[in-house]
Amino acid sequence: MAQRPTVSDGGSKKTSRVRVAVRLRPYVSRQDEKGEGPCVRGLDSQNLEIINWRNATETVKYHFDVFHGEQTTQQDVFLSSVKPILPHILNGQNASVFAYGPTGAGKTHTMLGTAEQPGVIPRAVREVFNLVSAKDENEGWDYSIGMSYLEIYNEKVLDLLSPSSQDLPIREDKDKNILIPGLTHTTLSSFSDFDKQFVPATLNRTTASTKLNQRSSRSHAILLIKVVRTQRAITQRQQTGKLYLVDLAGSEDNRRTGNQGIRLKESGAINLSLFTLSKVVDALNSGTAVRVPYRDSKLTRLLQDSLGGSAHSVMITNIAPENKYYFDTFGALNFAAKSKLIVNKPFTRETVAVLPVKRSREEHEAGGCVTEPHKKKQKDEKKCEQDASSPSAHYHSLSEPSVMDRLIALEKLMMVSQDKNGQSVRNEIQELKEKQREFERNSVLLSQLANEKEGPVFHNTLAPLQRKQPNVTKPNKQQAVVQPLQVLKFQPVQQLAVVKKQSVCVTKKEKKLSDLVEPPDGKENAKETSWESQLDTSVLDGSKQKILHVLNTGCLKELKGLQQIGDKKAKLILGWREIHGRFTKLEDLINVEGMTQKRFSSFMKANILSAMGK
Ligand SMILES: Nc1ncnc2c1ncn2[C@@H]1O[C@H](COP(=O)(O)OP(=O)(O)OP(=O)(O)O)[C@@H](O)[C@H]1O
Repeated sequence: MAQRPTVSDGGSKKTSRVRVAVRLRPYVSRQDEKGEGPCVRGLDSQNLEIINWRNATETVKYHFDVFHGEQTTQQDVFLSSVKPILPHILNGQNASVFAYGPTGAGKTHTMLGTAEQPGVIPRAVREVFNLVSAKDENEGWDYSIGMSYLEIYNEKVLDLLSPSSQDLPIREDKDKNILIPGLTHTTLSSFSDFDKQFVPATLNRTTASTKLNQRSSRSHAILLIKVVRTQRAITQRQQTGKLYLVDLAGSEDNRRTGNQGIRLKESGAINLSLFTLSKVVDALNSGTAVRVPYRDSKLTRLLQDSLGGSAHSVMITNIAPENKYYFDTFGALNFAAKSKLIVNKPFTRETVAVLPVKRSREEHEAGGCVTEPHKKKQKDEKKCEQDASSPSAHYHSLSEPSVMDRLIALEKLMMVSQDKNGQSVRNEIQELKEKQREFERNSVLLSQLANEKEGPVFHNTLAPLQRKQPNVTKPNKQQAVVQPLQVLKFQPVQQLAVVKKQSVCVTKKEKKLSDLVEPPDGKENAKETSWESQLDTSVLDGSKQKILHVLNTGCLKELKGLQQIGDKKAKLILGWREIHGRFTKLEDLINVEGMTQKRFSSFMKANILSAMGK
């Protein structure tokens, strides 16, 4: 992708301490049987005290950024603890709000609330839409809002917007961004659009009844709201701000929850991830820890950015007044007290688009053809389909003279900057220019080949990858979107370079081309070069270019359209791309997890022959 990541205030030393609020819920069960009253009480808007278990005549006092007493409304919590951090995400910075505390203490009530008393999540999303609407058009930015929603259940990352999906991988790119390849990312047009998607997805969350809570969350739920703003200018600056809204599962004491069997297993996973969270906080506070154990649980890996990272973070610690919660409350308050010492370093995440990019990194992360900004959604979605079916169109756009102009403009812009990153920026631009020239050379070659009207050798094989013909077998829905390299009727290898197309689509159930051309004795390597040598070199090169193009720009669906690339492999390719950038050559594919030399050869053969079959 021809984008140059920049950090606009990368040199800034600005820090932001994790803000900690404590919310005490009212009694929901009968007052303690022994009439003991609450074990904890507020002193003022920042201070509270809890009975000292070592000496019941004493109390232990705590000071926090905010204390919300039993009478606090949902609106109060939102206004004082959450609303102030939201404007940051419109400026390309990250923010996170997470609810922590014992089971039954009110985390879900705080984050989700009810229809009558909506919690932080609906209020925050509505506010994000309000902030975007309030932006002045003349500032020259287009805004796009999108969402992803997942839960971590028994150490598995599950997509709540696509409940049938399996455990998703967590990756980190070279800029330390945490990514989840394959996670659904949906563009939102309004708050009611959000509501329509969020409410049913929330019902997918794993909950169950325990002795302490009728409807206890058995997973950590993480809602991600992403705001992308793109400048309407020749060098399009793009800033991406992410808001994480997290409802953690409650810490549990299984002697009191009465958990057994599956509940006990869930509880083990919940407590383990919360224990790791506590270790992370300890390591951050110690200042001397060699390693912060983010990787020890999926939860901490995902929250890495919010604790000791680059987000503006707010932790709402929920506690309960009942005596039976005493030790849970005590533990939660100690955790909250140490969390408030954590310091983050928020910065703006910005990229400068120097080419007419069709799909951003975020869309790849989402694994779909999501487009931004949302105002252009439909148009761009169509474009996404066209891209897949028409690689030559892609090359054409890359070879527009304006692309080089943009590069030069960007270069000039950067030359002005005298910061210490100046040299690396210039190097990067140089690299982009070289890539651009390479694309242009390919473009010329491809358009020459495509224009060869009389050339029986090239005419059919280099036609843009197309949708099915009206008279062929109807492919399933997914095939209709996935254009590249679907198997067509097998042509004998020796004829491929000289025979005019007589393609007929086959369904996925039919044998793949690779199966048909596999040598029966299995000695693939021996025959490897022989099939290639029977093809015209230019045709072969053209096909390889197409495959490389799909590998570098294809979204999840498009990658799965390649021969021998299933869901898992496609995600691994997306993950690899997020971390390493482009595949400079096809052989780089061997570096993707699970891809051996043999598999690579077989992949190449299947895809080249398949493309030619078209
Ligand atoms: N501030 C509040 N005002 C009124 N009711 C509340 C409040 N906080 C929590 N509750 C009620 O207390 C009960 C438990 O709350 P909730 O389910 O939010 O706890 P939780 O911390 O999310 O628990 P778990 O970790 O088990 O999911 C619910 O019936 C909820 O409606």
